[in-house]
Amino acid sequence: MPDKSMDDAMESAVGAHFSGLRLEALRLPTPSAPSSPSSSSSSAGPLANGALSNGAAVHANGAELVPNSPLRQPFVIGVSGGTASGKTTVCDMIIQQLHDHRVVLINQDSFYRGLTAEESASAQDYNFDHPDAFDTEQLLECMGQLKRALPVNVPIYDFTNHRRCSERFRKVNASDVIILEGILVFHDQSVRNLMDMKIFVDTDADIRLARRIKRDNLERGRTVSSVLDQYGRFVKPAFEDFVLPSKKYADVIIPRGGDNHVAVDLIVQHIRTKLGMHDLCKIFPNVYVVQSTFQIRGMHTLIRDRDVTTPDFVFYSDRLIRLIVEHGLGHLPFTEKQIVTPTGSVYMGVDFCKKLCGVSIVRSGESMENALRACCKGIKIGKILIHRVGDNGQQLIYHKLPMDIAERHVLLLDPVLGTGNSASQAIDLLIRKGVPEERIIFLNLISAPEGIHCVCKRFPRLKIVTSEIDSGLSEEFRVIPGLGEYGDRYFGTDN
Ligand SMILES: Nc1ncnc2c1ncn2[C@@H]1O[C@H](COP(=O)(O)OP(=O)(O)O)[C@@H](O)[C@H]1O
Ligand SMILES: Nc1ccn([C@@H]2O[C@H](COP(=O)(O)O)[C@@H](O)[C@H]2O)c(=O)n1
Ligand SMILES: [Mg+2]
Repeated sequence: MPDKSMDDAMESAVGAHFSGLRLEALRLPTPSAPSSPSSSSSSAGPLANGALSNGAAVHANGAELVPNSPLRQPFVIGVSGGTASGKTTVCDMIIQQLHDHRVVLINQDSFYRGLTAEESASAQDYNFDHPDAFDTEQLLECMGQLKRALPVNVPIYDFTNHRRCSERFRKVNASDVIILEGILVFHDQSVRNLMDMKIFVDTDADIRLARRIKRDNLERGRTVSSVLDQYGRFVKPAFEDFVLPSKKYADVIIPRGGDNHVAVDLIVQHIRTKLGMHDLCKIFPNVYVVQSTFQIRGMHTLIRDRDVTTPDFVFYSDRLIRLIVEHGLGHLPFTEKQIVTPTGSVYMGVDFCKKLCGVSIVRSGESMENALRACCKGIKIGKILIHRVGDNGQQLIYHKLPMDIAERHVLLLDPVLGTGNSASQAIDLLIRKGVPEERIIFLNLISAPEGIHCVCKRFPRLKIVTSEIDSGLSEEFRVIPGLGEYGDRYFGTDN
């Protein structure tokens, strides 16, 4: 192909963002799958759909943890322990620390059966610590609804008169995390089976009794003698018969309840990891999904919205891409560096990796260059254009890469990983140019599971950093839910 037509091909592909490359053409073998004319979000080579379902990991209790897909299931935590052990306190601490996620607390107490007038007359003889005191069927129904992402009306229980409020309910909406708390939440197997994680709050019995006397006196309208009487007749025996035997089901036991900040921090960390971990990350350990926060979801909501304006699309894309670039840079090696601060103190720090470059897959990958330049001053950025010729599946690859690319770590840029075909061809080229596979970090905003399978199977040592993994590809190889033609939307050429 003469130079002129190559120039034309590049020119028309990159539009206003053409940056004057010296071109070299490579003729590749015809790919086995059909290809589409534009970016990697819709290019050739679908995987068999079975690949995803074969590989998908399922949680121990059957619940799939797929935080970024519409099939997402909430993470359910059970918190049990004796009365006044600090269950509610520990739950409040967890909720406070998980502020980036929607968390709801369901109290088993809400499902106490209200006493009849007759039972109320001799409430002091009623055993509130026996499993039959709860309407477990109703609790299961309510949890089932929440797990199916449906809102529920939770009863409101009044400890002062042992009744449910007949006309009021607490409306609870679907959430990322559901915490189910109560003295007997580990007693019933069907309730246990709902849980992804079980925590037992283990507090000394004397401390619990002291707290209970104080609390029931102040908050539940009880006299000290009635609390002591109830404790000896019902609370203590039921603790030994039902609560303590259920401790064996716990995954985590927290001594000292809410005083144990280390345990609460570790639990919160674990929940965060589980929430941020797509099943594909368990299968392919080199796939990293940036920790999801409401800010990140908010930015995705904006750029995925078909009605967003181009300036907003560009603004929020740039913000998201910077986060991905920063995350990607975190995977580079560093050297230790000691400096002296203006206070004359020594600071033990690290020095950035200098042998680095970016490579964008033209044209949509060019939209990531600004964010990369903003994070890495003066970084060299190469380009790869994969160009389809005619309808017979033949492709040409043009590239302009730094001369010493084989000695550099490469941040490969393409905002959407669709089928994985364009990405694979670009990675192939980099490897042929001498870049070791493990030195390539592929940065994208959205990945389709099919693309992850395709790239990770072929290049298991390469790293992928993305911000969301979508549901899959449509029959036309478009990422679903996706965000359409990224390059057109970013460069304002989508009319
Ligand atoms: N670490 C703690 N130190 C002092 N008081 C506590 C502590 N944890 C809980 N409490 C108090 O003890 C009482 C029972 O705690 P709570 O968290 O409601 O226990 P539970 O839900 O297990 O019955 C409450 O009045 C609470 O304020
Ligand atoms: N009407 C009621 C209902 C329950 N109790 C006691 O509450 C305890 C469970 O609540 P915690 O917050 O302490 O876990 C349980 O031990 C019941 O004895 C009650 O006194 N009156
Ligand atoms: Mg409580």
